[in-house]
Amino acid sequence: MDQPIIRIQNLRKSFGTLTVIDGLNFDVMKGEKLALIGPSGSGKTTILRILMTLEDISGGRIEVCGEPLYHMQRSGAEVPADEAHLHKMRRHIGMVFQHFNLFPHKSVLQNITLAPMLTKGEARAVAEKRARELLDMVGLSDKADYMPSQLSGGQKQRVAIARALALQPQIMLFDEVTSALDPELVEEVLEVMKRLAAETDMTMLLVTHEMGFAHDFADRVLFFDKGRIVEQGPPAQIFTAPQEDRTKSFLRKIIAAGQRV
Ligand SMILES: Nc1ncnc2c1ncn2[C@@H]1O[C@H](COP(=O)(O)OP(=O)(O)OP(=O)(O)O)[C@@H](O)[C@H]1O
Repeated sequence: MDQPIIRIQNLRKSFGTLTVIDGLNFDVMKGEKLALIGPSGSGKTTILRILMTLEDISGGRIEVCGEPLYHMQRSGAEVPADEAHLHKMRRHIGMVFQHFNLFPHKSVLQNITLAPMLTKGEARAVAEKRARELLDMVGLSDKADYMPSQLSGGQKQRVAIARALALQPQIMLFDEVTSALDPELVEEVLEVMKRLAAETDMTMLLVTHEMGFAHDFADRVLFFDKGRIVEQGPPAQIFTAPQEDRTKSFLRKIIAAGQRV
């Protein structure tokens, strides 16, 4: 039987006295496309940041590709593993952020080749060949020599996607990748992601406030509230026949605000 590529068991995360994730359990299977939805502050971004090892955890266990992300201390507390282990584990995962975080003084091509050359010691010719293929995939093959400041927000975000893919991760995390974009630029980014979802067997986790996109993109939707999963299932079930009152009222508000679900 297939093993989960991500396994989250009894995960807890607090910031000081604020508990943000409270005993969370879920598995993600290889190739699965998962959408994490829920009210603001429910802990969705924190989960992605923990998987990316940008946040430590307060308790529980996470496995990525069959290995623990964190090592257990003798005291029983989970702590970040040593840098070498983290470095290895980070290679499994790529992340695209709300604010593109491109290097402003590097060209589009350099933005994409930098990490493979520096962290994997890839030869420039190899890194550039793949970067050009990825630019082609995101529809920006004519922008390789542009600087980020010469691009629109949608183009910047497509470069950010290409950059994350350049390290050939098994898992991609997308954190509200369209919420900083002008509305007319949203669609071009969503199109790239839909294509990626349809054409690759990469495992993808998406945090989004765009319910229509979550509907079209995901195999499974997790609805979060207060750091816990309230309800989960295929999009058709969550969006058209939710079972839990909290899911129903969340979706009612979204629809009242004029969104497609
Ligand atoms: N570094 C931090 N220090 C203190 N509190 C934090 C920190 N990061 C997140 N939080 C708090 O944790 C809670 C969950 O935040 P998170 O960003 O994960 O929620 P979210 O569901 O992604 O929300 P949104 O949909 O608005 O992005 C919020 O109350 C937030 O203020």
